[in-house]
Amino acid sequence: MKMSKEEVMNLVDQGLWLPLMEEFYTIQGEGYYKGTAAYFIRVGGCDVGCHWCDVKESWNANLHPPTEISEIVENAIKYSDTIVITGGEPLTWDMGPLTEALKAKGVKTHIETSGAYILTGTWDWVCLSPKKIKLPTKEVYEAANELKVIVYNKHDFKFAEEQAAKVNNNCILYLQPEWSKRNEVVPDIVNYVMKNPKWKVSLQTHKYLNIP
Ligand SMILES: C[S@@+](CC[C@H](N)C(=O)[O-])C[C@H]1O[C@@H](n2cnc3c(N)ncnc32)[C@H](O)[C@@H]1O
Ligand SMILES: Nc1nc2[nH]cc(C(=O)O)c2c(=O)[nH]1
Ligand code: SF4
Ligand SMILES: [Mg+2]
Repeated sequence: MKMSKEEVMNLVDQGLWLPLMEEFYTIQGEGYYKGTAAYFIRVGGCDVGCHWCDVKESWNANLHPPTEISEIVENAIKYSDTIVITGGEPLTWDMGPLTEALKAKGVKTHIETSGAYILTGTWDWVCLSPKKIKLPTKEVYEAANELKVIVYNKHDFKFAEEQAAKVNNNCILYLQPEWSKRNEVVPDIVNYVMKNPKWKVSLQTHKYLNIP
């Protein structure tokens, strides 16, 4: 029996179905788990609007088919015991049902988030990549395992310090070059990290490896 548009929208609102843009088994390219095999689930929908976003096709949730979470989970666990939920902005949606279903299967749940919305879901690892145009909520600063600030220009070092002051004490601090500006900003990041060794460098290593 085919569901009406309203019925599907209602299930998406509850996090029981999610707009699924793509999913792929790859190597985590960034941050603390870089180099580790993981299955990525890219959920559609984001209204943060970073001008340099490398997945703008994810923004419009209506372009990505609403998919039942049990289907997403059954497929994902075939590939890996580490599942990375990214987007788009995953916290656009209620991540509770998806992560509970993944945890019930005994796999690890990681999130890539701007933290711009209320934190939902059960997470083994939270990567917070804050954005000036829509700052993270308090709960995400407290839950973040790693802070990954994107450096597009020299002002971003000041933003990075402001964000580091807001995360919990155990949070690991990364500076990651914005991809199109990498040649300009990498020397500044290298100098900054040597002067301020509480920070580490994160690169988008999957782009160098030519993998998704
Ligand atoms: C596409 S976002 C999706 C998850 C979430 N919306 C967020 O921003 O964290 C995944 C990661 O890629 C980073 N990112 C996006 N575009 C980038 C770019 N052009 N250069 C470097 N990192 C980028 C984001 O900051 C985030 O850490
Ligand atoms: N290999 C790989 N690693 C990643 N780490 C974060 C990504 C993302 O887009 O969220 C990403 C991605 O798109 N590919
Ligand atoms: S928050 Fe993430 S998905 Fe949204 S525009 Fe920014 S980088 Fe792209
Ligand atoms: Mg990416």
